[in-house]
Amino acid sequence: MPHYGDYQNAIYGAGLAGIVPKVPVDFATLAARATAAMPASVRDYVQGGCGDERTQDRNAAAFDHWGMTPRMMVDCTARDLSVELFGLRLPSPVFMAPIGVTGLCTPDGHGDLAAARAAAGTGVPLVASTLSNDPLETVAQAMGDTPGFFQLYTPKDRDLAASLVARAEAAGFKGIVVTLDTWVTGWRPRDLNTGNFPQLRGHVLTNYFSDPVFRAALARPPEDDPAAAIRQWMGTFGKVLTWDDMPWLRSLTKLPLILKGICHPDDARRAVDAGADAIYCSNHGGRQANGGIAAIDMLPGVVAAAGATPVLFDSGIRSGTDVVKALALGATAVGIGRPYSYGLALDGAAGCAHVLRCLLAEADLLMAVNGYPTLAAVREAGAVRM
Ligand SMILES: Cc1cc2nc3c(=O)[nH]c(=O)nc-3n(C[C@H](O)[C@H](O)[C@H](O)COP(=O)(O)O)c2cc1C
Ligand SMILES: O=C(O)C(=O)c1ccccc1
Repeated sequence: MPHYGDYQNAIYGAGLAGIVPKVPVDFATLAARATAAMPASVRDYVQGGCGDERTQDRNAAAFDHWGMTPRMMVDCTARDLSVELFGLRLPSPVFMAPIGVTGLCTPDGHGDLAAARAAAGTGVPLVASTLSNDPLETVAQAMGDTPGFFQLYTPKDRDLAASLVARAEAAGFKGIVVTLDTWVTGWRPRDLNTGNFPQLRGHVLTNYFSDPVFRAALARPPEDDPAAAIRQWMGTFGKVLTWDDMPWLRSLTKLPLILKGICHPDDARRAVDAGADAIYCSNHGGRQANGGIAAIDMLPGVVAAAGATPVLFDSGIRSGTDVVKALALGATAVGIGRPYSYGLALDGAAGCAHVLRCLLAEADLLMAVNGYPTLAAVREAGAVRM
């Protein structure tokens, strides 16, 4: 059985022929190279976060105070990183978190399709954002046999919400991720200092502009009057959701419903009681609220409260080691955010796939060295706060 760790051998093998990776294998070098290559407006939007970005920085730094203990004399020659989620057998516990400006991360403006192709090539699911440069139907198609999930920014117009979810279902997405933490945009100094908000310039609104319900409410089609279409988007983006909306959200789809942005154990319990199929513990990478606890430090409480309900996690994952730590702390699956957008920026679908393969290789080799042959063993071993 091939292992994700074999990617390391492939890199060393290529090195014998004088070929080195086009995209760096570590986050620090990757981020430096990618942010230098991106247009300033995209770089600031992707790299930036809320306020002075201390929560964002803490998300990544907090992994340092969680440590794992190796176990010896365990046969780890075969490792199994596969995981079952909603009846799907995924080859690894890693997925791509929704990133609304993925489209802009490649110079051709089709970064969403590039990410979808990376999903197809690696088997790593993509959670496709509502904010996309290509319609969700095309993105779904580009994912091939790899399952995808659709992230919903719930519009104020309930018919539009229903239409987006119905389209996602028809396109073959395997679950709906409802993001709870972004009905309004957090305070983002990098973008404010340059007066730049990509959506207001008409970027990544294709899922709205292509939607029959959205179009029916316009006097003229978006192609003829983009300014009016953008105004309509501003008007409908960001419904304030409360627990009272759960029956309505549930009624929109038979697909698994995943609530993204849950950090408090009481909210996790409430979500389970209200019929959520999974909890998605995340603080949006520190982009929405500053002054918060690092997301990884909130994960154990959420996992305990969720009981048997799966918990997805993102915010601050920068390496395969971080992936294993999140799994050790109880995550069922782990979302990669900014790192894959940097891979896209440097080498499109290939760069994105490379970033994912590096994360998986590092995770797999860590499991091999630490004596954890399965994800169950990882979870059993746990991680301690240092
Ligand atoms: C540029 C950018 C755009 C994002 N857009 C969305 C989005 O459209 N929907 C969503 O639910 N989360 C969005 N997120 C949040 C990510 O899904 C994820 O929670 C976050 O990136 C995790 O933090 P990390 O990238 O620092 O690991 C976005 C994040 C970034 C960096
Ligand atoms: O940039 C983001 O993180 C994001 O998800 C978003 C999307 C729309 C409006 C504001 C923020």
